[in-house]
Amino acid sequence: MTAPEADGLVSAYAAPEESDAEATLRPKRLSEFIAQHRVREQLELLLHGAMRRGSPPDHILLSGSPGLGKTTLAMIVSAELGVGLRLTSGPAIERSGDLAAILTSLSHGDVLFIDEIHRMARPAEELLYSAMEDFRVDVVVGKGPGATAIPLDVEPFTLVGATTRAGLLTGPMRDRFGFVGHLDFYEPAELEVLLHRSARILGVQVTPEGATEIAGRSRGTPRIANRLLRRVRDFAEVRADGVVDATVAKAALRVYDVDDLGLDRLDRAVLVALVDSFGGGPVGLSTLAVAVGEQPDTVEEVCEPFLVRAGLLARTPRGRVATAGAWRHLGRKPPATVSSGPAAPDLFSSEP
Ligand SMILES: Nc1ncnc2c1ncn2[C@@H]1O[C@H](COP(=O)(O)OP(=O)(O)OP(=O)(O)O)[C@@H](O)[C@H]1O
Repeated sequence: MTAPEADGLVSAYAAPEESDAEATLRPKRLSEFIAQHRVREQLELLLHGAMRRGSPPDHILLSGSPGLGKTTLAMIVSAELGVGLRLTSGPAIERSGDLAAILTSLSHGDVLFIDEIHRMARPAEELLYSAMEDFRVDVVVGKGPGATAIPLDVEPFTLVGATTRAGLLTGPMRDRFGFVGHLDFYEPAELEVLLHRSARILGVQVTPEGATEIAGRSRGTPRIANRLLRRVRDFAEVRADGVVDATVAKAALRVYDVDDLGLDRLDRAVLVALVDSFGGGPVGLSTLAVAVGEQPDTVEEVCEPFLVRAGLLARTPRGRVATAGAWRHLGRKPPATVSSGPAAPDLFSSEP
């Protein structure tokens, strides 16, 4: 998925230049896909059932935050079924004709992956309904009273739709998926397993303590864990003996400005501004954004989701407020007016 401002090391969005690095680390089969046991088991049943019957499985909708493995799962679905895969995204399909061209070029059983499916234009979405249901599309030729609809057949296929915002999907669209899977944030222990797997592929030696150090700062997100591993590997090779242990991981992540909770410079700047300049809030988003020299969109879409999930910032009707956890994370004593908040943030539970 593309980011509003994809840059930081701990951004869950993919940077364009890291697609090769990501491809190297992508699991190819369901058995290699780490964690997400419920979705994995359900998918396994769906795929094996379809294979036994010799027909394509129902359409699959995958929801979850960026970087949790939706694209990877779509690729795995096509690999497990042994069929072709076409990749596109909602925003890339500007006209329904673009989608008709893709649909009519699919071979029998192919998987069509549409990322950010909630961002597809309405006419294209309507065309997709009949393709999903009846394997048929009506392509309208001409305009006004002379316009004619030409029906075209589409080979039976499986649509895998991915969305970070399941709530934005229209009812008719959601109803056409026979399987809906939600990907949760990963536990640190699961990310440690993932990091050891990635380290093996990259040929870098990582100690258990080194993996723990990186996993704890990865915001529950495989994409971030793999990215931090690549940066820590650089440090280990240039400034140490190549082995990623806890000391090396800590020193590397200090250089890259990623703190114990996985906050980067901008996240901390937001908290520092809230606490030091605005007495902990409430303060409006635009004022906060000006205080840290960023666009409101960047603060809202890049920083805040994690700060909220980490229990450090609250969005209230009167504005943004620093929680007691935020004061403590910055090493300050929370004022008595701030409720004490959760003892430790629960970073890894995510509800759709
Ligand atoms: N369960 C997993 N096991 C191993 N690696 C994983 C897992 N989930 C994700 N990854 C790795 O994390 C990276 C990001 O995954 P992926 O591109 O599938 O995320 P996504 O949910 O599609 O993100 P976006 O919403 O931004 O498109 C990939 O390199 C992938 O290999």
